[in-house]
Amino acid sequence: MSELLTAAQMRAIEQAAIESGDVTGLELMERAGQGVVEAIFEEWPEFDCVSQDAGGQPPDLRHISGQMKRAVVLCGPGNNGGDGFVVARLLHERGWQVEVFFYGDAEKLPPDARVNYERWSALREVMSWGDLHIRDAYEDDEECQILVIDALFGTGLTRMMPTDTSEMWSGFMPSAMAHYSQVRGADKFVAIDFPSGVCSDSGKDFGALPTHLTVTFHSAKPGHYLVSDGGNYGGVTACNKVVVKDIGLGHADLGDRTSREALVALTGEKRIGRVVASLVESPSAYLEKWSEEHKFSHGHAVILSGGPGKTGAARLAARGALRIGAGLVTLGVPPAAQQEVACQITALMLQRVGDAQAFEKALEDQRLNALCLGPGMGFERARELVPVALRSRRATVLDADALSAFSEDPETLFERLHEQVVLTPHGGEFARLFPDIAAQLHAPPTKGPAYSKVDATRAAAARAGCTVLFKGADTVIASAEGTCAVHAAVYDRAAPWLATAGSGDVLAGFITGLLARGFAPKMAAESAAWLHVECARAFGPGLIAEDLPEILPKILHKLDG
Ligand SMILES: NC(=O)C1=CN([C@@H]2O[C@H](COP(=O)(O)OP(=O)(O)OC[C@H]3O[C@@H](n4cnc5c(N)ncnc54)[C@H](O)[C@@H]3O)[C@@H](O)[C@H]2O)[C@@H](O)CC1
Ligand SMILES: Nc1ncnc2c1ncn2[C@@H]1O[C@H](COP(=O)(O)OP(=O)(O)O)[C@@H](O)[C@H]1O
Ligand SMILES: [K+]
Repeated sequence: MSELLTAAQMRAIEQAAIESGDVTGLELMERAGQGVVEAIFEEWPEFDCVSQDAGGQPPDLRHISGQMKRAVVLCGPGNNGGDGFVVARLLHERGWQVEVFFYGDAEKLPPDARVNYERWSALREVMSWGDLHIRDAYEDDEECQILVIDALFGTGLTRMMPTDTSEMWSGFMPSAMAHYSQVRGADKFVAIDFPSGVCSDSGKDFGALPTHLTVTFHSAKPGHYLVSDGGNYGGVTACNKVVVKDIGLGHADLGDRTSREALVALTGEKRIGRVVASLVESPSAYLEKWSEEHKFSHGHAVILSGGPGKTGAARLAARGALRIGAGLVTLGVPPAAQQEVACQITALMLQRVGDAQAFEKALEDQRLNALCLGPGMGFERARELVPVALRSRRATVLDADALSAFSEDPETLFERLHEQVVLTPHGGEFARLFPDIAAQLHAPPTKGPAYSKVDATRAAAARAGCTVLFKGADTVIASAEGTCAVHAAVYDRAAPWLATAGSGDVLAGFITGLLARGFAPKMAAESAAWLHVECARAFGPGLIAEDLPEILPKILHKLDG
């Protein structure tokens, strides 16, 4: 799993590496700059005059030949600006015509950034921010594409981007920004570490300058994978594409340790700060391990349905649980809906579960090892049956109505929850169960690092005492102990057509099926989220929820190798 490091953690790792004597800050900055230049040429090989196209022919240099290779580097007052000075120098050494505009006070630059400022000053002039309009000189040359490097602010952004109300920027910023957006269509924008104005820990929009390509170092940060819900741009929308470049900081040997332990070992307890989150990747390793260990016990899942006319959601979940490999799946239906469900199912089993008593009786069968309550269930039935499910201490998914039924008094739910439970709220359900946490999450940010969806999901999981999967294009999964993972259906894994009625029911079924197969709750939630998106991507646009379970075998076969 790749770790998503907060700004504080990244600084801690950098400091630890420098203190160990393995590397200097200046070397790290140089590697960061090299990484950016490499990423630019990988993204746009035509910018690299020494590269050849596949047929051995020189690339088309109409727009970028000779003296027309031009870059504008916008450098800020911290080490992000320092990286920018390195990029400027490296491009200059490759024959590019480079202009550097500096926002800040050279006397106050951090030491390594200052060295690179001086190095650039020895080559070319450092222009002040107010001179940014100098770019107008190129305006008559429409053939010219300019590469704009945003090195204003990176992980050190602590407040809203200066606006025209700010005394300091009032003279420069409006014209600079207007200009910036005018040329955007033609030019290529590259952000160093983050598009300036994106909060690295939360992805929140602090007045972001969106970009074409974002190049970050060592490890991605949560803000690269979270979707900001306020402002114009933030997180994923501003970054557009994220490339991670190794700068030789080494990777923590995770071994059997949690990533938190590994980070503590690397940097010391005090420096860790906020949570370590990881990025959910393919669950093939878990699935393989599982098939070795659980060959003979595939489990028996029970999905509770709603009444007549309300059974579709539970049937979708049940189909998902079955396809993901639960040995047996039973739909627990109220007697009045029995006929309706019986007409619709084949591989699934059916059991009458009319009330709490009937449910208790059914649960006397110890082979029933995973439960799912919520999809289409109705509030009244949820309020009656959820306590029974929780008393049984079975691995249980609570979704949809099983969450909203408790919005009046969430405490009555929380006091019954235990560590074998997974809650799967979407944004609305989350806000009903955790109104104060949701309010903190959605409050317009004033200073960085801002409260993030990672923070909110962890706080919810800690309060609930169980695993919480908070849905969205950026799904965050946290356990009660505080471990956390982000599963983002973004960039090359985008699947917007997954936002279709009933797809959440299938996800609940996938998680339940994996719980029946013996997966631990957080692992079940992570693997199910990954497979869910993979199914949507394999099907493509036009997807309806019914398609998700049906295409799953294809994905599982692929994982099998
Ligand atoms: N931590 C690491 O391991 C590495 C960091 N590097 C670079 O260093 C960057 C972080 O450097 P810094 O910590 O110096 O932070 P930044 O360079 O991102 O910004 C900090 C500076 O900006 C000012 N500032 C913050 N928000 C502002 C706002 N809204 N308006 C005006 N001024 C504002 C701060 O007062 C401070 O002077 C990274 O993003 C990355 O580009 C790289 O050199 C490679 C290694
Ligand atoms: N833009 C998006 N990209 C990818 N997945 C998304 C997006 N929006 C929502 N989803 C996913 O779609 C599912 C919708 O679930 P939910 O909101 O419960 O809907 P329903 O109740 O109709 O099933 C969730 O798994 C969520 O993570
Ligand atoms: K930047």
